Amino acid sequence: MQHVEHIGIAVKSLTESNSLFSKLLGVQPYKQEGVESEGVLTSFFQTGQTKIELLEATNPDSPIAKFIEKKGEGIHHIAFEVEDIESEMTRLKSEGFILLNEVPKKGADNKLVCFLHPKSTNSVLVELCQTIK
Ligand SMILES: C[C@@H](C(=O)O)C(=O)SCCNC(=O)CCNC(=O)[C@H](O)C(C)(C)COP(=O)(O)OP(=O)(O)OC[C@H]1O[C@@H](n2cnc3c(N)ncnc32)[C@H](O)[C@@H]1OP(=O)(O)O
Ligand SMILES: [Co+2]
Repeated sequence: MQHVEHIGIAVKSLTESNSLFSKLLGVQPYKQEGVESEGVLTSFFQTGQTKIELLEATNPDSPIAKFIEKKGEGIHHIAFEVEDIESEMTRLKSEGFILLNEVPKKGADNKLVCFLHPKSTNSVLVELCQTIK
């Protein structure tokens, strides 16, 4: 695992949260991107080596919609940059972590991603990200 690539924050309104985080961080988001497969619209802020990823659900079945319904807005996941996502997935599986997807999937911000089930990671949803070269 390399550095924390981003912290995912579930929000009800990207518009409202974009302006709140722009004030908080003193920077504007550098991109907004929809990820159909996850049912989310994302907004990214660069904060040093790490990013803040705001996520708004685009449909009621989205994991973000379910999360907000159950827990309200807030920190949703921590993403780590990895060099080689497939070998990391193999390593983590052998260590007993539960993979939520067996094959890396296309995420936002030019990444291949994989998620680990929170019940195997101290109730913290962990995402692995490999930059698509
Ligand atoms: C764009 C992309 C990117 O960066 O590239 C993204 O980040 S997309 C980000 C959105 N996509 C994802 O999150 C994909 C991975 N997430 C999932 O597959 C799902 O959200 C699960 C994590 C499996 C939870 O789904 P499920 O249907 O099981 O919901 P559930 O409410 O029944 O949750 C089952 C248990 O997990 C816990 N749980 C649910 N979401 C959690 C979270 N974010 N952090 C920590 N715990 C969480 C619940 O409290 C519950 O615990 P108890 O049983 O103790 O009550
Ligand atoms: Co993410």
